[in-house]
Amino acid sequence: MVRVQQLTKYFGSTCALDRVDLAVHAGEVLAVVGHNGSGKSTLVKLLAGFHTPDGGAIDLRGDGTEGTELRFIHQDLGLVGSLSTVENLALGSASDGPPWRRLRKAAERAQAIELVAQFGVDFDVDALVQELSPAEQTIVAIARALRGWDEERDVVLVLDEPTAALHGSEVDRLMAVVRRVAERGAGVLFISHRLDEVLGVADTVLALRNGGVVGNLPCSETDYAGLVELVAGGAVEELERRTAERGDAVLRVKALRGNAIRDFDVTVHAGEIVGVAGILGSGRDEVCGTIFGGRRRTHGTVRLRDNDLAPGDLRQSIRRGAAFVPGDRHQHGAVMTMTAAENLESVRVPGVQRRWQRVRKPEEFREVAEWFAACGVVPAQPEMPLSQFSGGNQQKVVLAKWLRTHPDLLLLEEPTQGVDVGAKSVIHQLIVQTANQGAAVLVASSEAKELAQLCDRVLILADGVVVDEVAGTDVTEARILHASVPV
Ligand SMILES: Nc1ncnc2c1ncn2[C@@H]1O[C@H](COP(=O)(O)OP(=O)(O)OP(=O)(O)O)[C@@H](O)[C@H]1O
Repeated sequence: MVRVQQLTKYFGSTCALDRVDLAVHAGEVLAVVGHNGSGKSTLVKLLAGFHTPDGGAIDLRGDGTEGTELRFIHQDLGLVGSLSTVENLALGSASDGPPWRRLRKAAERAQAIELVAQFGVDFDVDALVQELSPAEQTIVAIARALRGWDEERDVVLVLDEPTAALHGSEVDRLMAVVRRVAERGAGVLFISHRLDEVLGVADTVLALRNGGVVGNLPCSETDYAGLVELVAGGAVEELERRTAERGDAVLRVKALRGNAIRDFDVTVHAGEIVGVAGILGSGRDEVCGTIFGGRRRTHGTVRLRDNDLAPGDLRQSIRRGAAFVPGDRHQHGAVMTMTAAENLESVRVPGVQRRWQRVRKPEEFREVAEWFAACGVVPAQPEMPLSQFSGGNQQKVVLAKWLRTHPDLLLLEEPTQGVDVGAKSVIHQLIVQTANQGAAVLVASSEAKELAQLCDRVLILADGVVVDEVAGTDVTEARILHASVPV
């Protein structure tokens, strides 16, 4: 359906895509994997026509008479949260329906139910999209992308990391939808860093490294270790289970209440890493921001060592030794139009940065370069705008910004989102190192595997309260997943 030949793209002197060949066939799910900055998003943007290639060709003739249509689901799904599924699906096609408003509305509703039902899922099509789970939102986006598609037409669905923030059970649900789309005869090109999910859903895997193809093979001919090797260029070090001594209590949270949090208590000690798990809407994504002060706190106390943190006072939280990596780097984690170095230095580190500095001193350049190296940010160009880094590398800059403050309290939300398997292990090491140096770490993640690797104990949230806690040898992926999913 799609044949890409010798596709090449340069940004200045950076070769983002280097003579890439690939083909997507009807009924096939092709997964594209690769390290951060390997060229995956550039490939998608070339297919979408957002960038023009510097070489090579994209052939969309397919087998049909009209050629292949490409339909895209980007990471930002592009849905209107304040409208319902019916309204989102009807956007842009209003003129197709009957002329009378009421009849048209009924037709649109019936069409939405049919569109969603064909994916074997069932949810309220009248609910506002912002109230749906992320998996359901992604399904709405897929339904919209495939609107008007019949099996006569050649269609390839392109998904750029659709599962980045999904919990285990939601990933399974979405993967079933992706398979169903392929079974109905569409081609699917699917980008993901979650290698186990790639093996579960894809027929073929294409691996990129530094813009070039380093592997193109059926999934049946590889396994998890093989994919890690292709992405990271070697085996990835297992994180050693920590045996750090637990120190004094650093963070004491009592009766915390916020938007989705109804009642949350936690004490985190120096050297301890505590996880927060739960499905979406459980309050998992709000705990860290509410403690830090970036989210509304309506009740409760937060004490960091001997000081209270006032609600909403971010400067005070930072001054008293708290650091917060938010889940949404575009909105809250970074300023994309600033350079990577400016982002890194946007939280002042006493003794390293002067308050009103304009020109960096040589030692300050060195310090920035050291953090780039420690977190594996590529390209090593601190003066490049952050928007020009790949997603995973942007995430590393946001983490580095906070790690360099040597915080007493490190609050992390989805710390390794969009980060490749090799870099993830480096970041996990850095988090453990920060705890070993005496910080208290609270980490909220949708990935049970990540929590199992990092945490000494994990709190399970449901409906804004802690409903379970796993500790010691019980901190395993299976146990966390089991405890998180409501029965
Ligand atoms: N607009 C741009 N200007 C300059 N360089 C860019 C631009 N967009 C991408 N690049 C560079 O192209 C290379 C490939 O980036 P791309 O976003 O395609 O990587 P990726 O494989 O999608 O990475 P990730 O897994 O982190 O999302 C990177 O070195 C990146 O910095």
